[in-house]
Amino acid sequence: MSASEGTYVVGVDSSTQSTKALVVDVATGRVVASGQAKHTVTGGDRRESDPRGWWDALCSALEQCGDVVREAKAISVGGQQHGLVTLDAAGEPVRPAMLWNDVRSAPQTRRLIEELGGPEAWAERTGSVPSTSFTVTKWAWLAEHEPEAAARVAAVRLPHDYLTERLTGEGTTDRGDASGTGWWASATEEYDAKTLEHIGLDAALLPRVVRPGEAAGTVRSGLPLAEGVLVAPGTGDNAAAALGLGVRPGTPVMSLGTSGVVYAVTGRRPADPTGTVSGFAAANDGWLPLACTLNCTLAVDRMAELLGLDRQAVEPGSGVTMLPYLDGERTPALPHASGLIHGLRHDTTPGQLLQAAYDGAVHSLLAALDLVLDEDADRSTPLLLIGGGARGTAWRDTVRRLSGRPVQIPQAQELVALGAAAQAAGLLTGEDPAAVARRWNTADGPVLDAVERDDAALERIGSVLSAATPLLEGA
Ligand SMILES: Nc1ncnc2c1ncn2[C@@H]1O[C@H](COP(=O)(O)OP(=O)(O)O)[C@@H](O)[C@H]1O
Ligand SMILES: O=C(CO)[C@@H](O)[C@H](O)COP(=O)(O)O
Repeated sequence: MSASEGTYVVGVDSSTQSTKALVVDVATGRVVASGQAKHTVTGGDRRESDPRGWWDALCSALEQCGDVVREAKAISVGGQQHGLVTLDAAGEPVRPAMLWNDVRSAPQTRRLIEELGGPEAWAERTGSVPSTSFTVTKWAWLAEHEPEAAARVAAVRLPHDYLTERLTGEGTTDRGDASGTGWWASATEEYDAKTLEHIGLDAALLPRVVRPGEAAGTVRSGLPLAEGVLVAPGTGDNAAAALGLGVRPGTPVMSLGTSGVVYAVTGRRPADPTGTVSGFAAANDGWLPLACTLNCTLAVDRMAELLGLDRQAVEPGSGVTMLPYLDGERTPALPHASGLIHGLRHDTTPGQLLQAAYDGAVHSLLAALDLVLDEDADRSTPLLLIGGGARGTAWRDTVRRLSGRPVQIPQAQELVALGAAAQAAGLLTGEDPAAVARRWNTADGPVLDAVERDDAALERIGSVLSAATPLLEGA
């Protein structure tokens, strides 16, 4: 069923730092209105946000879109993955949500991997070996450290689930985001009863998993959208971006945001026992093998601030190495790590130090790039570079120099929100959302030619990481 121009949908990206909302024309993919509102994330030894702040940011972003938002016929929400949202019987948050980049559950992570069969069993059951990002480890932390709060929990949601439920009044999720919990078995596509029993979480507290192509519900009255508007299942932000790019198997994607991410889509269910690649489900069908780092744009921006430099003021050509693990690190799995500099000399310049921060952040991602691609993937296919960092020349040049691959920069921005919009459009037209995105030509953009890969820098960074790992494990 096609849609005439002037039929609109809303796509939302509720990510770590902010909410972005787009009003998109179903027929053409043209963004006719947009809005953005920042989130508050706690600092120090924790990374938490109040889910009600996400809702307020969503309402603000929708209001910024103007009256056209009330003409929308469907909406979908993409959200930061993994966050533990705990609601009481009245639907109010019991406590702030523990986010994907909160590493306090490191002890629970190690314990759960050991107690439930080891890395191989976890990878075969869920597609992933859990890291501190996974919701299952956060629930275990809550049960151990805040049992009174855990006892008050009447519903457990992911960030995108919480916002979708505020729209519809129903507790739903999707396979894509569910696959990042650690209690959804990708082998059976069901919640895993043994895991839930082991962590003391009643399956009744979990949302219904809505199948791709189905509606999660309709918009309730009294909201910034018209009552009765269709609400799509939504999904995690990376699965939404994959929809937004209409990416096909064999095309690697690197996202440079609060998290650094590399992924591809495949028809083969991933199960990496090393834990480097998380075997997530795609939001339509198939799978989304993905590697994620905790230290990406925020870490590099912090180094630029410390050095008193603009984020683009890099100078190449030095032997200094930086592992910018300011938040601990997930890939490689060093949750207690901190930042490390090696090879600093009198003649090292601030610009060279800043370039070293970019190199260290990109090195972690490129180490996983080949692992997320099928073995028969064409290694000359341009790497799609997205996220806020993709707007920066220093990021673009660093990715080209350390990957040795051509890099394509989609002109479309906010691909998570575009992917959510494509999912909403698919509810109206019956199309696969990835096909909608391809019809919108969302991946179109300039291709930056490959340059000779800087193998010397890659080897230097790898050597420093190997030598420093014992130090970083206990840092
Ligand atoms: N022009 C730019 N050059 C380099 N980095 C940028 C630019 N614009 C935004 N960024 C980076 O993008 C980040 C936000 O990216 P985004 O993908 O929106 O984050 P998230 O989705 O994780 O909230 C900021 O932390 C900032 O460092
Ligand atoms: O944890 C992951 C993926 O496993 C992160 O990608 C989060 O989903 C946060 O995303 P951004 O806020 O960086 O977009």
